[in-house]
Amino acid sequence: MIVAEGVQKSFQGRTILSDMSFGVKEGEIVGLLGPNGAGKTTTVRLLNGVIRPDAGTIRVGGLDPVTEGDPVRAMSGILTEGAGLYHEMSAVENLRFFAKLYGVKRADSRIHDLLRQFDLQAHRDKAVGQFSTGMKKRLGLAKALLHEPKLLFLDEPTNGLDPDGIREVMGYLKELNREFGTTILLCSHVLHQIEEVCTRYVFLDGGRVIEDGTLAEIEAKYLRTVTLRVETDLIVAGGQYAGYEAVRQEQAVEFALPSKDVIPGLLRQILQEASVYTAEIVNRDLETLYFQVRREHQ
Ligand SMILES: Nc1ncnc2c1ncn2[C@@H]1O[C@H](COP(=O)(O)OP(=O)(O)OP(=O)(O)O)[C@@H](O)[C@H]1O
Repeated sequence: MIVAEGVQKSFQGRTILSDMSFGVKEGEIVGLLGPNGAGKTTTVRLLNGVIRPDAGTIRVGGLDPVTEGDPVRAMSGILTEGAGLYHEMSAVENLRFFAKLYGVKRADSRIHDLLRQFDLQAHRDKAVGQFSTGMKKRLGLAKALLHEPKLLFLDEPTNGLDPDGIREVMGYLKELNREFGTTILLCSHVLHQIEEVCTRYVFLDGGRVIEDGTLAEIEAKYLRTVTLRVETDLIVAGGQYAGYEAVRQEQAVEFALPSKDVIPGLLRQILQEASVYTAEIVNRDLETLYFQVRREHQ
């Protein structure tokens, strides 16, 4: 669905992307990650044909966004930080306006369905300027989905949302992907939120992609020491147990292990002398791995 190869982009002589390559297959939900200024938004704008690359190749659905921008935008929906809504217009007026612009067929029933889906029916006639951040985000998503795009570009889709709003939006994205196979490219800083929805990650730093893979692939490559947190009444003396570093923390003991393979043996040994209530690897979440990847590519 997306192919970017050797993409370069500079603004006023400043190189933002020096050699960016990555791909997204149909039906994937890919998280595009990177620090502030890494070029995530720039990448989305390049893929959407809003700006053109200085060098390299980009294909979206087999099309070149530079020369075939209109068909690319017709097959893709985009949610940017500001959502691009008209604040003096009501929710329904905004959707009608964009439906006309996108040439949406049976627009009234589509708008009705989207307002219901995003729980905005009661606010349909209210000016968007009076909307809360969450409502604007939901309306922005409804706008992006008006023409039933096969591909969605989402720039910080959960920014400014409360926990309920985040859960709702994430749940909706998963559902959209499951039901219609919508491909999603999602930029975010809030890594624990996107871990629930993304099938793969692309790490952008220093103008290029420094890593690319599923969480399991990244874990296999970067998780050197496994931190296992065991809720147990085991007595630990001298910071060691069974030859591993072991630190007691209130109700749990944290073990530093060379690999996952030693966990069953360790737990069997603990169970011979104490109770075990829970055991969990605590350092293989996306955020921990993200910092590890960046450290190793500095
Ligand atoms: N039109 C432009 N003209 C000049 N500089 C620009 C333009 N667009 C982006 N930049 C610069 O390019 C760099 C990358 O910006 P971009 O918004 O793509 O980063 P980002 O990874 O999305 O960052 P953030 O996480 O802060 O949203 C920034 O330094 C930004 O100031």
